[in-house]
Amino acid sequence: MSHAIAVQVSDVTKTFPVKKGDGVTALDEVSLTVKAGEFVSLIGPSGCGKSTLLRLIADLDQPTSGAVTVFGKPAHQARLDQDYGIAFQSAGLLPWRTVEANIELPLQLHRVPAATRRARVAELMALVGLSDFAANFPDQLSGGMQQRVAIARSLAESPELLLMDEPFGALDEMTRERMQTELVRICAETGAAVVFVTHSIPEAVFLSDRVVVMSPRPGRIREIVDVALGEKRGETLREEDSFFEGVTRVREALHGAPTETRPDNAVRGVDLR
Ligand SMILES: Nc1ncnc2c1ncn2[C@@H]1O[C@H](COP(=O)(O)OP(=O)(O)OP(=O)(O)O)[C@@H](O)[C@H]1O
Repeated sequence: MSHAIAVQVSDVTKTFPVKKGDGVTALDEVSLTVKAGEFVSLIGPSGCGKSTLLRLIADLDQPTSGAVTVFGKPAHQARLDQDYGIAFQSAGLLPWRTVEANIELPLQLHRVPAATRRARVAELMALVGLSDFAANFPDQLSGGMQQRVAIARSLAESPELLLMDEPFGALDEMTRERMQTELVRICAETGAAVVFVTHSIPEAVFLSDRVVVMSPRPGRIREIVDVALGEKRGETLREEDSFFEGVTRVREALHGAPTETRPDNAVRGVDLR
């Protein structure tokens, strides 16, 4: 499955019917290409179509017009072939299964032999730093740990694509930053492409190669900001000038106009959420 393009969204329009009128245009002729191994975030005000776009890529809903392909296949086929892992905001773990058994679930469903399963689950628990919690149940874990279980589960079948809708939205700021750093590490290790929905500018800048800035009514791509802080992504990146420059560029793209000239370090005063 070594296709150079992970996701291709071509001229996609999505309208939802409403009782009166022409319907809501959640997405209006949106086109986007995500390369294999690339980290792309979707950001924009509420209602601009971020989740709709992600759901169309995951084949959880279908475009009104236009096409979505995943690794060169129609989205529907990619879903049948389980070509990607999904992690959405609420961790979605099964409360009656242990950490280990939750991570193991997709492998069980696909009848992976028990020995292979055990080895893979051990590897995944180490990857997300939960080896000591294998036998715990989700309600015995913190929110951040539950989120890590969900991420481990989404990685179980080594997908070359991860679709994530605000996976860290419910976490406190410290846990969130730690999870971001871990996700960067996991992506570097697995080479997975990611499409990541977020409301947080710094989160998008920290994680992404490119940040897709969307605008609502109708949902469109306003601008794509190349961030590509690449190798620098690590604990100290959040204190570096290149990070603040990225934050400023995404803010300007979101607000549609350049912010007024100000001393270089004044940008540190931006709302970092
Ligand atoms: N199933 C649906 N039926 C009707 N309208 C919908 C449906 N899903 C989404 N919409 C509408 O489509 C538009 C885009 O919604 P979407 O959830 O994709 O936005 P979003 O950018 O993810 O928003 P948020 O940041 O608030 O999560 C909104 O106007 C929303 O009301």
